[in-house]
Amino acid sequence: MEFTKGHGTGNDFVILPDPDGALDLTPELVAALCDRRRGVGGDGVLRVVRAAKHPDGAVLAGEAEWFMDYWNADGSVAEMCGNGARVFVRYLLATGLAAPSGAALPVATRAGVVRARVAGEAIAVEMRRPRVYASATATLGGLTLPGAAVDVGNPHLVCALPAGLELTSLDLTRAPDFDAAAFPAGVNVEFTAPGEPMPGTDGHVLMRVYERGSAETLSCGTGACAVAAVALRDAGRDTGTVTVDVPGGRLTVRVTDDSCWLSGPAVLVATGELTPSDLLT
Ligand SMILES: N[C@@H](CCC[C@H](N)C(=O)O)C(=O)O
Repeated sequence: MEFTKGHGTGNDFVILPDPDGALDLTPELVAALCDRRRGVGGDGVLRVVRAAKHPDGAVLAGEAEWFMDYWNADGSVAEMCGNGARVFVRYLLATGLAAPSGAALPVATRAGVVRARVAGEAIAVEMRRPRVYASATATLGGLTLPGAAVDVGNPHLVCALPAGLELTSLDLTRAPDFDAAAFPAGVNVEFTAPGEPMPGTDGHVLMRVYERGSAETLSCGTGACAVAAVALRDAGRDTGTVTVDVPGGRLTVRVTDDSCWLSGPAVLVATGELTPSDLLT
């Protein structure tokens, strides 16, 4: 099995080329691949498969040639991964599976088709506009925080820390608790604090995240979009640009009337071969 390792602001992925959908990818194999001691290591797996060759992508095959089959590190599948989509596009371009062009490159996902553009060193992906739709709480240790539920194609809960509490003081080695009735399929939880005002943007937010299916990660693209949407709402705005600093770097989110652009670095770091049975023994 060939693989490539890549990341976007430290949110890292094992990329598996499987154009014809021939791989027998199981939750066990995904978890073994993502194991940081016994496997390649990653927050998730991106299978690169022709949309027409994947049951979840076939309906979108008329709009996009490639389907991002995204799996979390624990072997669960998710609807969408913003950093994953940016790294996926970097891989398509680097391997010649897609040609660079002035036009946006469509990629099919379980949350619909997203469109990507190369922007200098960065890759920007256009996703659906985040929908801030309810209030909810998360509890971490003895701390219960009010937050906002946000749909970015996948579920998010954005909680601002009270003044005086540092993001670095949070213990994210354990999963936050949340109301399972509000999030029956689980939720990605973002914790935020205000950043220094930045000229040229409409907001600057610091964020840490505990991802559904992957524990704490250094970055979450859809999480950054959720955080940006809440920051804009709190500033009384519908649209705007927000800088989101995560432990792994910096993401820029531009929320428009009908979509959301996520931009930041997307890097491929290694390519290799492995034998799945070696990982599963
Ligand atoms: N890190 C991703 C989100 C990956 C999926 C998430 N863990 C979920 O289960 O919804 C991103 O960059 O958006």
